[in-house]
Amino acid sequence: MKLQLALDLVNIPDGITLVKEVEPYVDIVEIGTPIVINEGLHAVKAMKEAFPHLEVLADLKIMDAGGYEIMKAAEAGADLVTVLGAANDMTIKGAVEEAKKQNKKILVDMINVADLEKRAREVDALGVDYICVHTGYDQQAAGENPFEDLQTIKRAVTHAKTAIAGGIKLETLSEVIKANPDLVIVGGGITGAADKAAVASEIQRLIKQG
Ligand SMILES: O=C([C@H](O)CO)[C@H](O)[C@H](O)COP(=O)(O)O
Repeated sequence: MKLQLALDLVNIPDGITLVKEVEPYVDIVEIGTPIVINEGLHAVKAMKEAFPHLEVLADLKIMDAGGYEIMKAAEAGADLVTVLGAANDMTIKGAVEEAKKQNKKILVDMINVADLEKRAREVDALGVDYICVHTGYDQQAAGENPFEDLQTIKRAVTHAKTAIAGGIKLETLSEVIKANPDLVIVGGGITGAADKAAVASEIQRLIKQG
C-alpha cells in the first residue's frame, strides 16, 4: 500500500516547502487540479525537479483528448496522470496507449460515476493502472465519504490497482486500511495538520503495518 500526498491549495514554492517536511513518508506527490489551473504544468516540472526520487502525479482529470494531454503531462515530468472514469472509452484508450509509449501510468478517477461497479469493470478492461474512488470536495461538504465505494470497486476490479481519495484523515484511516487499497491519497488530512511530518509519519506507519 502506497501513500500519495495531494497538494491542492498551495503555490509552487509553498508546495515544495511542504513536501520537504514530509518527504520521507510519502511515495507519490500529487499536483492537484487547483494547482494545475493556477500554475499550469510548470508545477509538475518544478516538483519533479525538486524531488526526482519521488513519483509525481498530475491530477489533470482528463475528460477528452486523452493521448495529447498525457503527452503534455509526460513532457512536464509526470509519472502518473489522472483521467476521469466518466470519460468516453476512446479517451481512456488514447490515454492508456500514450502512457504506455511514454512509460507512464494512468489513474482513473471515478468521481461522480453513477454505476460504479459496472464502470469499474469496463475501465479495468481498458488496461489502466489504477482505479480510484473519490469523494470530491463538494460531496465531502455534504457529508459523503468514499469508504463503501472502495469495497464496491474491490469486488469489480481484477487487473488494475485500487486507490481511494476524498477527505481521508488519520482518524478515519483504519477503515480505509481494512479494505486494503493499493494506494491511499491524503490531501487536507496532512496539509492541514499543525505537525505535518508527525501526521504523515503516523499515516505511513499504519499503512505499512496494514
Ligand atoms: O482531487 C482532489 C480534489 O478533487 C481537488 O482537486 C483532491 O486532491 C483529493 O480529494 C484529495 O484531497 P483531500 O480530499 O483533501 O484528502
